[in-house]
Amino acid sequence: MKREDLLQEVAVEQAVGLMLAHDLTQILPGRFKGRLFRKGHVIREEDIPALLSIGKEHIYTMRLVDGILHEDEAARRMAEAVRSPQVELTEPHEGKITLKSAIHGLAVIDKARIDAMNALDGIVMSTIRSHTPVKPGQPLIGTRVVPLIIEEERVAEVERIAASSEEPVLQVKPFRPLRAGLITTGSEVFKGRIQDKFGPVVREKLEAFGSEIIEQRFAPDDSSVIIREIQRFLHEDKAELILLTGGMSVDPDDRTPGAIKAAGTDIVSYGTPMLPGSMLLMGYIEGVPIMGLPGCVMHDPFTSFDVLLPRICAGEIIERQDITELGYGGLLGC
Ligand SMILES: Nc1nc2c(c(=O)[nH]1)N[C@H]1C(S)=C(S)[C@@H](COP(=O)(O)OP(=O)(O)OC[C@H]3O[C@@H](n4cnc5c(N)ncnc54)[C@H](O)[C@@H]3O)O[C@H]1N2
Ligand code: MOO
Repeated sequence: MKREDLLQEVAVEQAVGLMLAHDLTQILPGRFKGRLFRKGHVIREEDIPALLSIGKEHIYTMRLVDGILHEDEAARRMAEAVRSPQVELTEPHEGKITLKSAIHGLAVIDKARIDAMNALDGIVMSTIRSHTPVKPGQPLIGTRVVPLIIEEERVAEVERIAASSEEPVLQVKPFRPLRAGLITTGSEVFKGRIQDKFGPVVREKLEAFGSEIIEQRFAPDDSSVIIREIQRFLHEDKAELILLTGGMSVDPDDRTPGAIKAAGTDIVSYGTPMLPGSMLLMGYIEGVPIMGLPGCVMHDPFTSFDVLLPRICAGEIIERQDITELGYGGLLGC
């Protein structure tokens, strides 16, 4: 069935009493961009000047047949195909449906399946980046088809791609409240030569995801003290996340990475290919995530810590591959 058979072009002056086949958009630069007429609107005599003013001398009326979908229906099926329970759908608007988060959490989107969908002609599946922290109401995906009507088979292919794995294409993982122990190393802080500036920054970053610092303890640049404090947080306080600050680079007094390793940590990576945040250490000790935070976390607003922390709070296990992938696009400053 050809497009011309399904869509009938009618001059607006002859269209009174006929139904619009799609939303009609008006753009007044700097003032308005939006829907002037809704799909399904029955044209009235008084609409004709408005239609002409947005450049519409003809409109489409439509006859739908089996095997062909209107853009609104196509968008609805595509949105349903990728959604999960933590996601809300808007109504179609100019043929587009937006999927929004229903919760505060981490948006996780399967790039491989999104790429496969967008490789199909006429399919638009536009997403935010995976592993972004999101708030309720925040848009995650906008979807539509490019033509006004489309073969149902194309949309069915999107549905098949979505169903090719059990994991949803789009999910929002809620943040779990973690009880974190913070060990601030550095003899200059321990001995009171300077005031600690790390604690408040780390505390604020954790609280943004609903977690808390149960206690901040101070240690000099002495491995045995640092190891002892790690063990105390692990076994006495049952901390669910252990963070260490300072002493992460190359000076002889930088004892933190060695102490984290000697405490029995399985190191995922010492170093991340991201700037700032290149000297960060990620590991697990008896299954508890443990991180060494370099000095830049104290003063740079966005480092590798800000990428990894929300993932940990959302319950993800960080693997070597996750660290490797931080390099491409990871030069943010420094
Ligand atoms: N030759 C190299 N130099 C540096 C490298 C490197 O690879 N080779 N890496 C750089 C990067 S990246 C970072 S980040 C920094 C800092 O690393 P550290 O984690 O070892 O930081 P520190 O040496 O312990 O301290 C740096 C600076 O910050 C002050 N500080 C530390 N903790 C606190 C605190 N709790 N409150 C206030 N101020 C604090 C400390 O006194 C120092 O002045 O290394 C680069 N250099
Ligand atoms: O670790 Mo530094 O942490 O890249 O500025």
